[in-house]
Amino acid sequence: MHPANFAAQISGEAEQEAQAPEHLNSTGCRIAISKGKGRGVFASRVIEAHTVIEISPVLLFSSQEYEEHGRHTVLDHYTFKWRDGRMALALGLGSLFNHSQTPNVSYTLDVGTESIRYTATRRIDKDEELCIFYGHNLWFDPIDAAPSTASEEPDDGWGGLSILGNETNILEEQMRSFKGGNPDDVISEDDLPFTRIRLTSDDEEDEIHAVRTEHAWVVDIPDARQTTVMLRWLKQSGLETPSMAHLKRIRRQGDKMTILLAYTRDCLDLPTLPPDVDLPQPYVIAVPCSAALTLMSLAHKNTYWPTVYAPRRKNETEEWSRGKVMWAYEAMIRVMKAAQQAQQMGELPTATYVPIPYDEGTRIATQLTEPIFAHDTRQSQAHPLRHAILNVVRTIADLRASPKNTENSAVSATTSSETQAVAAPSSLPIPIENDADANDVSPRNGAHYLLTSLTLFVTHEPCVMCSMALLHSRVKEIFYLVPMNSTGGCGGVACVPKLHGVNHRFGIGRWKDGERIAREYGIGLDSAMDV
Ligand SMILES: C[S@@+](CC[C@H](N)C(=O)[O-])C[C@H]1O[C@@H](n2cnc3c(N)ncnc32)[C@H](O)[C@@H]1O
Repeated sequence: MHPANFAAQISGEAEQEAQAPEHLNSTGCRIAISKGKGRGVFASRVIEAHTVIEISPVLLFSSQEYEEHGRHTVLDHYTFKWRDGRMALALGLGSLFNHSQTPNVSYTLDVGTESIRYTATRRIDKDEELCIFYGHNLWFDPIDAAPSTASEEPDDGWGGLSILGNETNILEEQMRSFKGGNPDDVISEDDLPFTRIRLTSDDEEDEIHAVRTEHAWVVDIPDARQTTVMLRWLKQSGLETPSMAHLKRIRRQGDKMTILLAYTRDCLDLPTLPPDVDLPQPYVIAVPCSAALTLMSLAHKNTYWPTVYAPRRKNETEEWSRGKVMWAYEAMIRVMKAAQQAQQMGELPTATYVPIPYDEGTRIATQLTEPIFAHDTRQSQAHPLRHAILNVVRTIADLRASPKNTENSAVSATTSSETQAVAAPSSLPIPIENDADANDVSPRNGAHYLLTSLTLFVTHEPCVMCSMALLHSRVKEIFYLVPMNSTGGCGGVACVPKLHGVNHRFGIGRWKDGERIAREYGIGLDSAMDV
């Protein structure tokens, strides 16, 4: 039968009115006619993102059987290559999912149980059609086709539902479902691929003892006319960092004006002031670590230093755009591949990745122009502390504090072999340098050995030691795939950035369905010790 006639015939539009059969599905799927495509699978109620909606057993045919018989029958529209080269036919609903360029269902092959598992990649409304992505080389004209790019695409090398047996995996499929829309669309919290671990409650903000502070250099300004000069100087001094954005620059107490210069962690020694302004010596005070969320907390925080008031609705968190979600998926895919490479090199398959920041402001502020990888090197370096996280923190510190970068006060896209050796731009994960070389990075500048404002992706939940290291590194946030219930320090046995009294908190996102995704890459829980 000519493929073009196929969908029309089964939809009954051409000759007769076909009826879709009932289906006793408890996950919210029903079979119905999809205009121009024949039968299809539809949502009989709202289906939440990441719901497993169907597990279809498959029938397997040898390639010879298929060549001689199956291929000449209607089965040709339903079969696809299994991983071992045989041809597979999905039973249950599996064969009835139609194709879409923007699918809302992803799927994975389970070779062990000879089945395919279908998962909703986003929230699906009642009566919406559930579609998967078949691949690039379709044997029919999809009715929802975007302008064709088939000629530019490499041949998938598969017949039928080509992509099923190919190198696709859950992460890539999920990422595909986010493609195509406006990158600035805000993605709802439910549809984000990760769950955020809540570190503070807003009520905590209202208690004076809960105000977290850290030390900063300030200087009194005897003459108010010096303020403008000082503010201008401060802007080009390199002392200001994005992590100070919640603090006002000037404090007025009666006639006395004081200006905020820098955190002591960013500027270890007494700051050097402009020579032409006559000022007393700077001194150190405690300032709040974050903006005030409530008026009560604003009053408390202002007793330390004038603080920005940034009220938010309870439980409100930073919004993520579609573009940023894609950025996170890419990072997660890269970190998984890095872990696989580590495994091939005989290391534990745990890896971390710090991408170039998504938003321009942070890119400019951090000047991180190359992504940084690291993997676990406990085996090759015979060292118990060479965890992937410690390695990446060290790599970034070495890179940022190297003489070349301190000249520019930040990481720059230098191509010197010396820097490339530690930066490992976009390539294989590189273990950290040995101690002797790593020590040779003077002059160091405290402002730039940190991971302030950076986001880190990691295959496994960091252990307690690494979580503490992350806290010291001042990283902005981390995302991990595999929870480590018995060793993890970011929600497993403990949640280090949640502890009372710590002077920095970093965000934590636990990837949804992370364990299953990691298993697909062969780097699940069983394969890792602690990260
Ligand atoms: C695996 S079957 C899907 C179920 C099929 N609609 C049925 O009624 O049995 C694949 C066939 O569905 C039709 N089909 C799937 N997605 C389509 C799309 N986006 N546009 C047009 N036809 C489609 C094509 O005829 C294709 O050969």
